[in-house]
Amino acid sequence: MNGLTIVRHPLVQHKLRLLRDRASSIQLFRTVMRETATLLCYEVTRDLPTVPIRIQTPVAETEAHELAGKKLVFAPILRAGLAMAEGMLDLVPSARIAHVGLYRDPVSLNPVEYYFKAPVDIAARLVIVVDPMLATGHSAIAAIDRLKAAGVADLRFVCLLAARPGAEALRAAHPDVPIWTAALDETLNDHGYIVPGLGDAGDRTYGTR
Ligand SMILES: O=P(O)(O)OC[C@H]1O[C@H](OP(=O)(O)OP(=O)(O)O)[C@H](O)[C@@H]1O
Ligand SMILES: O=c1cc[nH]c(=O)[nH]1
Ligand SMILES: [Mg+2]
Repeated sequence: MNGLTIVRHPLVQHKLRLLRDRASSIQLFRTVMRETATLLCYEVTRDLPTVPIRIQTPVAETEAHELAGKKLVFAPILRAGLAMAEGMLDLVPSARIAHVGLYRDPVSLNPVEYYFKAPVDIAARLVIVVDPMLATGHSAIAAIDRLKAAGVADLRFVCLLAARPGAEALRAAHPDVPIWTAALDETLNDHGYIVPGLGDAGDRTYGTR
């Protein structure tokens, strides 16, 4: 799919196998979710611009490279996106965080916003929206609508698992926002869950069901 990158790295696929497995404990699920997010962060930041800088090593002066521009923003969609954001912060500890509080109404499958808090200068930054699950795509579309309304123009979306209908909906609604995922599953069930999926990511992370 145009604008969608599937991260096929063997470590990512091995960790996704653990996340999909219903036998994995909450503790394992949480740990592996975080680790997988770190690996996905590596991929989603692969083409960030750098600038040359002269530095002094203990031995000689040399040219090195550092990230250009303002610090990144990670925008986790609550709740399940939080565990992923922690894993991404392991790799980019100076990133800013925009919390996007949304839950999906279980009957209508429409997103309901309950919280939004972002850096004041977010409009000038690259924002990477983070949520493990892209199912119908409604939550991701609403989160990105909200961030664009706050002035953000440079956005990426990263998830663990995307369903084809949700990925297509997100690409149609926001064609300027590229997607990174560890896998693309074909379908959703009657309750809007990804099949085969991994179940409810928030409940499996926080032990709420
Ligand atoms: O693509 P969609 O059909 O909108 O579904 C995906 C959304 O559903 C889940 O969140 P949920 O509403 O379960 O909230 P939670 O993270 O608090 O459990 C998931 O983390 C996404 O945000
Ligand atoms: O399969 C799904 C769909 C939405 N939210 C989840 O946590 N899992
Ligand atoms: Mg949930």
